[in-house]
Amino acid sequence: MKAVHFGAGNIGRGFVGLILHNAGYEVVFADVNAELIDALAETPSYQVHEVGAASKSWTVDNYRALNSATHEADVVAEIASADIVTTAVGPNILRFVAPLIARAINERDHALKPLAVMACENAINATDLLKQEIVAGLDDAALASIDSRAVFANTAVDRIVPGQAADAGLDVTVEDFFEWAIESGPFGGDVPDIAEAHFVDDLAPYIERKLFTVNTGHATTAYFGFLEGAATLADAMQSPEVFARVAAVLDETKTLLIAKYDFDPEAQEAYVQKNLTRFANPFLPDTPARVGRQPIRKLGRHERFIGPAAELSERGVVPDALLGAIGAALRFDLPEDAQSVELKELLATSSASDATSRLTGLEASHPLYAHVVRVVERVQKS
Ligand SMILES: NC(=O)C1=CN([C@@H]2O[C@H](COP(=O)(O)OP(=O)(O)OC[C@H]3O[C@@H](n4cnc5c(N)ncnc54)[C@H](O)[C@@H]3O)[C@@H](O)[C@H]2O)C=CC1
Ligand SMILES: O=P(O)(O)OC[C@H]1O[C@](O)(CO)[C@@H](O)[C@@H]1O
Repeated sequence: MKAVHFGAGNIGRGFVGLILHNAGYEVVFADVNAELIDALAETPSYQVHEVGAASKSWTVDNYRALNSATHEADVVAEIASADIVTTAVGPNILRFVAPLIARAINERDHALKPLAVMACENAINATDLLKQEIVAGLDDAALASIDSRAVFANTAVDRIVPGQAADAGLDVTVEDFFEWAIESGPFGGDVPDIAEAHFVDDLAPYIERKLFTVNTGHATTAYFGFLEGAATLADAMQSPEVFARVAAVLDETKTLLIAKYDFDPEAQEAYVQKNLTRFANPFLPDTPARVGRQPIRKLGRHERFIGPAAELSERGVVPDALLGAIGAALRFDLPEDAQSVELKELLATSSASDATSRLTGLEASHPLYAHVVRVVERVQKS
């Protein structure tokens, strides 16, 4: 069995690559980072160190590595004969990897089982997004027979993998928790053989529970931690003020998730508590800069803050804690983060209502809109 995985970074090596390796796949990593790909190509194995209450190390081998910027044709040929193609490159990068997958589907031998295409990004229905871009690159024959050539399944990936120490080489330190939920419907009963993945009929509750708990809570910790000058997420969680902010935000998203998906309140509360512990993991050297990266993306309409806040306000609830976190996100001022710089410029040069519309995509008539405008105004005056 063979899987091609785009993005040999933190989640690529420390999660998707590991799980596919453990499931018996030969993994072909494809990445545009020449130094990383050369190192992988020259090194027969790397280690994944799980840290937390239960620490353990894994050896990943049986992989190859290709530079997808300089060896496009080779990557296309690998995908054309693979069982699975996955990505962990960031939602904004999917459009750059899609043309290679499209070319591979065009070339794919009809006798092969359909290629399983799964984007593993922090975004709702990222595979649908990837599929749209792939379809644009298909020839007429592939378009006409797409169902026999490829299966597109959305997934929810959950594992905290921080930036790695400069001397770590290819080894990756990760938290000891993980969950990979994949929608089963598109496979029509013939799901890929990935023992540690969890195939579900309806992914929406899983992905929203994950995004609006793990990612909302983690980003809230990052933005308030950043304002307090915390060096790590674990340090931020030691601050009673930051902890209270994060707990309040997760209380709001818990209310929404229970109302929307009829989750058992006790189970959801246990999930919240589990995540508060994960954010405070003292063994993970994770930083507000990494977890808060790309604040404009994170303030998007269906993302971790505006997504749940909009739905709560549509249900008549004013999401005060989420609005507080949105205010903290707007204050994320990090010169090395291009979106942070862009955000600062936008706030300095636009009216509060223009900035709200451009950042959040909310209509002025939406019940959340005026609340966000007030938050933006406060940040602009501060
Ligand atoms: N790190 C984490 O804890 C988690 C990350 N994710 C998601 O996984 C995705 C990747 O995140 P990380 O691994 O943390 O980032 P990362 O920056 O460590 O890895 C991304 C990799 O993609 C590569 N890349 C960029 N453009 C590319 C292209 N055009 N073709 C091929 N490769 C390309 C980069 O060179 C890099 O090696 C993101 O969508 C993130 O939201 C999801 C859950 C947890
Ligand atoms: O990867 P994003 O979407 O920038 O979000 C930041 C972080 O969120 C987490 O998935 C969980 O909080 C991280 O580990 C991840 O990289």
